[in-house]
Amino acid sequence: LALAATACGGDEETAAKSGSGELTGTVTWWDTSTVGSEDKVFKKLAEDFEAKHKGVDVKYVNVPFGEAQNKFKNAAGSGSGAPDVIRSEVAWTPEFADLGYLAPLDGTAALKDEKDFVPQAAASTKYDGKTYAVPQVIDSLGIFYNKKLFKDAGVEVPKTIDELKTVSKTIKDKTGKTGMYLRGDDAYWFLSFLYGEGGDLVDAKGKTVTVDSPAGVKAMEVVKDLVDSGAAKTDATDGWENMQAAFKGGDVAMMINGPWAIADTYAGPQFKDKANLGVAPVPAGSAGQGAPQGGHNLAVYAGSKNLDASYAFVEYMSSAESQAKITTELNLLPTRTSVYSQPDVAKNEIVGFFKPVVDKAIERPWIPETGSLFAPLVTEYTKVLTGQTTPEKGVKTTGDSYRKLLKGWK
Ligand SMILES: C[C@H]1O[C@H](O[C@H]2[C@H](O)[C@@H](O)[C@@H](O[C@H]3[C@H](O)[C@@H](O)[C@@H](O[C@H]4[C@H](O)[C@@H](O)[C@@H](O)O[C@@H]4CO)O[C@@H]3CO)O[C@@H]2CO)[C@H](O)[C@H](O)[C@@H]1N[C@H]1C[C@@H](CO)[C@H](O)[C@@H](O)[C@@H]1O
Repeated sequence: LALAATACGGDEETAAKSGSGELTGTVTWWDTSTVGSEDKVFKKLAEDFEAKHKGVDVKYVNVPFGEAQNKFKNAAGSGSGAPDVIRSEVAWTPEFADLGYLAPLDGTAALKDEKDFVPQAAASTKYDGKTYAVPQVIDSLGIFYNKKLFKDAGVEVPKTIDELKTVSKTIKDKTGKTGMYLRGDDAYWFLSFLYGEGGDLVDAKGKTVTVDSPAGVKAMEVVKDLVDSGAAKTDATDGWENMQAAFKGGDVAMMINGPWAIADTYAGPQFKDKANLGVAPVPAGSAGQGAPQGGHNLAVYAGSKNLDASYAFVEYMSSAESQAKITTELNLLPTRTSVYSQPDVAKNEIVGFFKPVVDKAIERPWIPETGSLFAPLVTEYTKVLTGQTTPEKGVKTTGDSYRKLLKGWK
């Protein structure tokens, strides 16, 4: 039958399911994972799917995280060139869904054991009462620290901003190294400081922009002071590369980062002995302690010509079996509750650290505009850190941009 389906000349894209129920055709998948560390594991999983479904050919395409959102919107919007499946960052998902670019998955083979998904992870896949993706990984931020440098300096991991400054000063005096690398070209790194001062970007319930509240000003003063005081170093561009190089090379004793950075960090000279890497909660500010929730979902393009194979693909890639492999090989966090009790996962030290962090991570409103809040913020964040604007002006300008974006919000 499978032969018949293809032999009758049905173009591969349309011969999604032959009579015997065998899946066939091509599934193009845009993966945004980090090349050189994460991508090979995800690619291998896609190949395992092909081995289970001989009639399906998965076309793996790695699209850089910084380009994929617009690339997908352009392709889906123009109706040509969009992939069948996209790795959709948590904030992209409500936006793509709102634009009509994603296939609703309710009642399809894509959704299996839905109750097994961690609630915070599942939340970003729901929009307007429908499910538009399956959660693949969930993450947050923590302090990564170099245990040897800390030992040489005789210091403990800082729990507060004040301790961060004291510890960094001691590290500098004792080892000559800068305490922390603080990423200055990605506003996601500003969020834990904003939460630490009791602030947030917006109050979605009250439809109020809050980034330019006194807490927002204070948080910008805190990050500016970390750099001006020499406790942290930063760059206006190439933050990922510079942060990883500085930490992996032992030029800084700490950085703030997430589970997606573990694989690349372990490849660094300072962490050949993985035991030299410590991970701890981000430091508390004057009003509390909090880290943001991030992560990625797998979504099916509404215009896919091979929906059946695409549904089966996203189900497989987010299955408990696949998630356990991703955790074991990359230390990424599962989005299925059942996977956390699997023996290998239960003893994974990185998961042991990040799971409690994720459980209390601050959720962002999963509205279409959520992803658009970072571009205006990062411009001002970088300018504050590099002394080109003041904390007050930085958050004010950001707030004004938000009020233009969020029609009718205060
Ligand atoms: C500016 C962007 O703001 C937001 O993004 C937030 C995001 O919402 C936050 O959650 C957070 O994401 C975490 C993420 O959760 C965390 O997992 C990790 O991801 C790892 C992967 O783990 C790793 O596998 C690998 O992939 O690499 C990933 C990245 O390392 O780290 C991420 C943080 O980096 O922070 C993002 C902000 O960066 C918007 O959503 C847009 O992305 C927007 N970019 C567009 C803006 C357009 C102009 O308007 C411009 O024209 C366009 O070209 C740009 O695309």
